[in-house]
Amino acid sequence: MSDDEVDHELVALLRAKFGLNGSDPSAPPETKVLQNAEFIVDNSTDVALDMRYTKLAAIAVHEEMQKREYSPKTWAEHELHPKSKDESTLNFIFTMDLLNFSFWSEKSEEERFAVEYKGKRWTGYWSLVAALQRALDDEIPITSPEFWVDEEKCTDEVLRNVFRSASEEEMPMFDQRVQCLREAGLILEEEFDSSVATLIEDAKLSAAGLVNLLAERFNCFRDEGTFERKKVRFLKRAQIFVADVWAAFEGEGYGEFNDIDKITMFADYRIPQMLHSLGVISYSPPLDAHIRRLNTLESGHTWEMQIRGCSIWAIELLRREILKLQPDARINAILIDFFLYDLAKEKEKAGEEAIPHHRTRSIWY
Ligand SMILES: Nc1nc2c(c(CN[C@H]3C=C[C@H](O)[C@@H]3O)cn2[C@@H]2O[C@H](COP(=O)(O)O)[C@@H](O)[C@H]2O)c(=O)[nH]1
Repeated sequence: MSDDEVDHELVALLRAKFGLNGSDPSAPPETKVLQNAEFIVDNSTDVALDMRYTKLAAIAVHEEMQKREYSPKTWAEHELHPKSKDESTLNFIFTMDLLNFSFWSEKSEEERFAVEYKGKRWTGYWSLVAALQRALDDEIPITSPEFWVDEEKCTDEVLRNVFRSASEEEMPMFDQRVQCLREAGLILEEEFDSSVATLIEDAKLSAAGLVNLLAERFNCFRDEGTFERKKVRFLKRAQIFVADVWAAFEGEGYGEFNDIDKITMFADYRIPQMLHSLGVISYSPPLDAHIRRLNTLESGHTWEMQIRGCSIWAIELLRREILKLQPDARINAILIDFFLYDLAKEKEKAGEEAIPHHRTRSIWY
């Protein structure tokens, strides 16, 4: 055996022994989300992708995104999103994406959890953004990591008040949200000088690296499942955090990443519903019936894995089809996803018929 072979043998042994993940440390970071999504698509029995509708949807989505001049700038145009390109906005986004999950309610529009802010009644994702803005207006430092770990100042009562509802229903999964804040505050304090900016710096301009860092260090960002006995990663809130920072800072400052196109669609409960309306994905009769009956879907259930994985891959196919239409289109999975979310909310507001979204209760999305 030559010296070189001995070295390889030795390195392989050392890696196996010390559990090194076998990846070459100099290789660029990968999240494996897209690769796992393709594996799910190839083994899905209850969710199918339709290429004809995907091609048609690509034309419609591309046209509408061009008409609206959809770009990272669109992010800050939303009434409630912070506009300043500074550390306070970075902290706002981190806080928001720590808690950006599971707003759906069994109650009616009138009775569901809602936040009153600036004379309007906000529900869903926007109820979270409104609650954070309202707290900041009330001089409560809700977006500061030191505050989350301060037992005296940041009591459960203070947090209940921050997320108080304008209806009878309190914020879904309130206790889990408090736990996310406390845990993240501790980890930021222990490892990142209580600074989100330090976390960003540690990722060294890599979006995928930042996603992996969040999944590695924070339990509440480690959004993974098992499908056909294989670990599959979705990392929805870790990815949407990176995407929100990239969009809010328009790819500069804290939002500068050299591999932002490695970020995939965010596997939530809204986009699959929109993809179904576009005919891009379809459900088997039992799954279709389950969803239309508004039955809950256990977190980790194979149907849930299939919906999430097929949706991620569907956006990738849409992206490829749009680039075939316009090779120089400044488009990525993030912007397609953001657009489809906003479109889904517009259609919901307009009362347009759509299959119900699936009902999984979890902190992952
Ligand atoms: N895939 C994807 N999921 C998204 C968003 C957003 C909002 N992003 C803003 C930032 C840029 C965009 O332009 C949006 O203005 C929230 N969600 C997820 O949806 C669910 C909330 O639904 P509902 O209860 O109906 O509000 C919940 O899981 C939440 O985490 C998105 O963009 N993509």
